[in-house]
Amino acid sequence: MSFFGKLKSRLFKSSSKLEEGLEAIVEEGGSADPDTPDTPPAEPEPGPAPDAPPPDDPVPEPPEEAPTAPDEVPPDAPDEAPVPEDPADLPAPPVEPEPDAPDAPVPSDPVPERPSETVPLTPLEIPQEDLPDEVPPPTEVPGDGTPETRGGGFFGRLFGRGPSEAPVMRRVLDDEMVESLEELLIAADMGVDTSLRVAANMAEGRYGRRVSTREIKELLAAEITRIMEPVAKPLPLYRTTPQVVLVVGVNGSGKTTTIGKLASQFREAGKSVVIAAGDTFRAAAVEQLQIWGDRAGVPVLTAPEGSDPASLAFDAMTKAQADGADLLLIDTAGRLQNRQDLMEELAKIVRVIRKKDPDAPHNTLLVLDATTGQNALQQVEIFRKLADVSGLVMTKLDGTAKGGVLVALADKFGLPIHAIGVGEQIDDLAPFDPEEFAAALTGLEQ
Ligand SMILES: Nc1nc2c(ncn2[C@@H]2O[C@H](COP(=O)(O)OP(=O)(O)OP(=O)(O)O)[C@@H](O)[C@H]2O)c(=O)[nH]1
Repeated sequence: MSFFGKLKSRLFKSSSKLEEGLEAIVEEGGSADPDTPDTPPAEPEPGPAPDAPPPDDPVPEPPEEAPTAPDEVPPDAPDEAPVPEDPADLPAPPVEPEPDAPDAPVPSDPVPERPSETVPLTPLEIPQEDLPDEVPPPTEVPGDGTPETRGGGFFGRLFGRGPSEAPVMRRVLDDEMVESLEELLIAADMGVDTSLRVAANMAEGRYGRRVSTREIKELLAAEITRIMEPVAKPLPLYRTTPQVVLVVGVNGSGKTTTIGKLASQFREAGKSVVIAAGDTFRAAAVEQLQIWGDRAGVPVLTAPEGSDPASLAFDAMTKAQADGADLLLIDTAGRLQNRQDLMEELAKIVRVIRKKDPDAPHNTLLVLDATTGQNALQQVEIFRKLADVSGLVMTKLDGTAKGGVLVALADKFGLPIHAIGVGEQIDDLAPFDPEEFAAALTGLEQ
């Protein structure tokens, strides 16, 4: 299955929540419009629509109390890290030049400045064989005369074929509808500020128009893509070796699993990797890393339980340099219970590895668990104080209705999102693609 297919099916809870909400909003105040095809939304006009409110019409006030997202508790994740399938079966990630540096020299060139290249983790493609040969017939109008709200059928729309004969539901885009959109987006964990801005942008230049569910979904997807595009950046790879990647995040956010996936994928891309199991307080975390390391053929440096993680990091740095490794991935503890201790521990790791390379760590990845919803925003704030966070990895986007938090994170912090995790298997970590994410989140087909 293509990564988009997987993303879409795994983001089911988030997308179905938004999709159903958008449909309900249009149906609530709309009516069937048999004569008008369900066309893609027109570009906003320069001025307001003829019967739109005057330009100084204020954007509707936000709801007094933001509706809170349902308190969803994710199913207990298994304790053991998943064991990847035979790594030989995995697609090798291509090495691409950094988009900003089109003239970056090829790896054999003299050592230039960094960053020089990025490694997208797994290629994201929609193979044609994933698509059916035949277009399913349009859904029939139910016997009670209720108009069908979707045009063209699932794959009809996917292939851009004409709309179905079924009348399309449309609703006049007015203040009330914008307010409903705001509430829906807030409930989808996009955060109050972002939700208000997104809803206002969706409505801009379209007040007074009759819009369909599909148009609204496309407008939302376009807004989400616009917010996410600047932060979608694969992990940069530098020519300096070993490139030291410090991985931080609260306990259980998915650090160990992410390090395992990254190590395997980098190995597949032909990079040599060393892992340091820096969470010396959790024997289970060390064991998990060892399982991933064994499978990926990557050495995992460990230290006795309770020993100093900084000294382990120093040893790992020494080994990585001696081995000529390309990457050193350092796992860290995530105990936020005592922030001062954690801050000192992270600072000491950094101090010690800088004795070996004053520029290390070259990346500090913050791993966030999507199921924590708005809590992820606080975690970014805290970890930015504890460590010099350079980028994010969002795990567990599968099985949560809180995927919208990624939009809030991008909007609020603008930190690069290097990858997303949508499962426990090795290929369930992929570079972040804003368009695919927006389509999956809003329930649009690609
Ligand atoms: N469904 C799902 N589960 C994931 C994903 N990433 C990690 N997990 C699971 O989340 C649980 C915690 O992951 P870990 O990698 O151990 O998290 P950690 O941050 O290292 O946790 P500590 O070792 O306690 O610090 C494990 O059961 C993983 O299999 C993901 O993208 N999707």
